[in-house]
Amino acid sequence: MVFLCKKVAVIGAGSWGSVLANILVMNGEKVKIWSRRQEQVDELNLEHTNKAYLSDVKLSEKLVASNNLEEVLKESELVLLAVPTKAMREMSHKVGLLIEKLDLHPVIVHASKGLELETHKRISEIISEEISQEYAAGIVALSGPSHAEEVACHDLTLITAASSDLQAAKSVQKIFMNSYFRVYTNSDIIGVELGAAFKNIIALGAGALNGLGYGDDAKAALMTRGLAEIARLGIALGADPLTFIGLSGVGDLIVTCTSVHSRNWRAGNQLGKGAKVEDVVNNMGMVIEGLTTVKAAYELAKSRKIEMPITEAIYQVVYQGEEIKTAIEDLMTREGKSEEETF
Ligand SMILES: NC(=O)C1=CN([C@@H]2O[C@H](COP(=O)(O)OP(=O)(O)OC[C@H]3O[C@@H](n4cnc5c(N)ncnc54)[C@H](OP(=O)(O)O)[C@@H]3O)[C@@H](O)[C@H]2O)C=CC1
Ligand SMILES: O=C(CO)COP(=O)(O)O
Repeated sequence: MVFLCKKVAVIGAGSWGSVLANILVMNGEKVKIWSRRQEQVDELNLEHTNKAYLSDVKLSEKLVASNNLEEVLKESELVLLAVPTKAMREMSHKVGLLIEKLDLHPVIVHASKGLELETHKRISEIISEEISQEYAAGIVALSGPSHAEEVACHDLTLITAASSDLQAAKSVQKIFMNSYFRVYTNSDIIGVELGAAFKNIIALGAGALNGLGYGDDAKAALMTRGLAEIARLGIALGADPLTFIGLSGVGDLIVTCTSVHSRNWRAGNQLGKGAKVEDVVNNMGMVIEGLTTVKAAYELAKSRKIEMPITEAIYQVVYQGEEIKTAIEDLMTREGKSEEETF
């Protein structure tokens, strides 16, 4: 089946939602984007900018914004949810009611990276609970090493469209692909979503090491051992081990642990320099997913009896007020281990 999507609804006009919407407009689709703030809707429609999130970016004049969710969803054949994880359940619920009311049958895609704090659920699980079980198998997660700031400048980006429904994944691949944005498909949505969520935790640690003045050896060690524990928990939760050496595994881990665009890395960097968690959150003005996902991952690891020393250390710093230097010392002086036995 050839999927020709014409009308797309993008829910969430933060940095990622607006850049993904812009790609689709540039690829020739009709795209409406929902924002909850009228002043942002006016800015998007009249000035074609989104300065709060993307300071120097000019978006397409063909991108239409509205804060009327029904208006945005009307006749949509593809719905892309790009709100922070904490808003995903509420927005999915609203979208689900309107999909039913408008008798729509869109492909549902999300581009968010986290675990729900209270339930520890993945994004596609939240969406299928709130929209309809009918969609459970067909939800697509769009994920991989990609910063809105670079994609907006048409820097080269490779990403994954993951779904247990290969046709749905292929339709998303087709609609997003262009000369600077290359999309692979992947059937392991569990691994893709977990890799995306957990790398944010390790990026907090990478930023903190930088803030404290540590060098490249420390960064490489953190990323390598971080990947080992991400994979350990991910495999226990049903992921394919190979997914963690793919774009949404090691790929996203590399970019988030090394890029100054990463909000998680920048948050960690400020913590490493001595800032308080509340101040970092208040000053960022954008979502720092790792700060909540670290609690969900810590609790999941405890309940599954999976060893995740780095996640545990970052949890202690963020939620128990532990000094970062103490957390590092504890990690470094743990009992010696075999590398083969702890992959
Ligand atoms: N930025 C990036 O480069 C990438 C981001 N992602 C993921 O995409 C997701 C969205 O991130 P991103 O766009 O960067 O986030 P931003 O912080 O840039 O923007 C968040 C957006 O969500 C809206 N929002 C926040 N809370 C709510 C709520 N309760 N209800 C409805 N809308 C809400 C904000 O609206 P308002 O302005 O009114 O507060 C804003 O439009 C995250 O999970 C992130 O990890 C994935 C890949 C790349
Ligand atoms: O997921 C991302 C890059 O792939 C964005 O990371 P940050 O949320 O840390 O900016």
